[in-house]
Amino acid sequence: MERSLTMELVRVTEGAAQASARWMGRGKKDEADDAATTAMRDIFNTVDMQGTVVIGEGEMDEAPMLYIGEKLGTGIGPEVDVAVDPVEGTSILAAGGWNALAVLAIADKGNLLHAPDMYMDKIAVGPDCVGCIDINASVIDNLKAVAKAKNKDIEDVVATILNRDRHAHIIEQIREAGARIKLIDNGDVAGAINTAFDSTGVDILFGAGGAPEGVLAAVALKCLGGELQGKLLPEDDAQLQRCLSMGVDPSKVLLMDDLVKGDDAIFAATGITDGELLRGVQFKGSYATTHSIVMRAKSGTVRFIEGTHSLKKKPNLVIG
Ligand SMILES: O=P(O)(O)OC[C@H]1O[C@](O)(COP(=O)(O)O)[C@@H](O)[C@@H]1O
Repeated sequence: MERSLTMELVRVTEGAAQASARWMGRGKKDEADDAATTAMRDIFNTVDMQGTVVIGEGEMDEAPMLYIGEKLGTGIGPEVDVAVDPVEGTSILAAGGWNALAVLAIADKGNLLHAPDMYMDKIAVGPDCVGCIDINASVIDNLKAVAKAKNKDIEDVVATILNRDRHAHIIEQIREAGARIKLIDNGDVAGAINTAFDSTGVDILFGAGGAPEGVLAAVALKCLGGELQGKLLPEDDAQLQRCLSMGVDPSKVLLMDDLVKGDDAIFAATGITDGELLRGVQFKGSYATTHSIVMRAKSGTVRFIEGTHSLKKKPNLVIG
């Protein structure tokens, strides 16, 4: 893939973020998601690539746009798998909370896991702790390993986890180990990415969230040199059959190369609402500001991009 694609892809997440940020705190998840999805798709279709959505808004009969299998791009350029989450954290955005993101990832065709819409158990860390975590090990052993890798006491380690009843036992074990916790209401893509940045104060992510979000986070961590391990968690026979038809044994630990093969992958995200890493969209009357991250696994380049967008010249914020 051409490196110039990275900048093109930031336009896509910037547009989705600006469109959906208008709905911040207005209690309307669907409207916010529609706005982001429409903008994302419109801008994607100006990018020179031959993309196929492998992680999107749903199957073709469930989603009018960005459905799995939809072709994206101008039809000229590299053949790529596309994973999108136009609003990662729809409830966050509807409530004006912390860490709603417009997110996408692309990789060479065939290289992204076509993760089914079910839960995935996850454990994620940044570059300092690569090779020391094990999703099959106990919570305390993983915390100890992170403490050792980061040369600090277990009491200094901060774990982040979605605040869900299904995680009560993990939360209990983290507390028993003496580590600190940052409970998040939603948004485990941001939670996973945050483990790779010291400034966020987060060392490790535990717990089950969406499998598609797991693949997006894995691409981000691949670019950042971090690690995510996942295990699909089918909840019924239909979901189990889905895993098997994809050739994934749910007891298998999905490692980085299972989630995203190779290193020709790009990840981009723009803050919709404020978060530890990215500021949200601000509207200033005649212009809007955006804050994005874009990274390329092949080169390991990580860019933070601040955008100022004229709302006079581009009132519909789409192309340009
Ligand atoms: O809310 P659940 O069912 O626990 O699912 C967790 C998943 O939902 C999210 O918190 C937000 O997802 P949405 O954007 O679909 O609302 C994800 O970050 C996470 O992976």
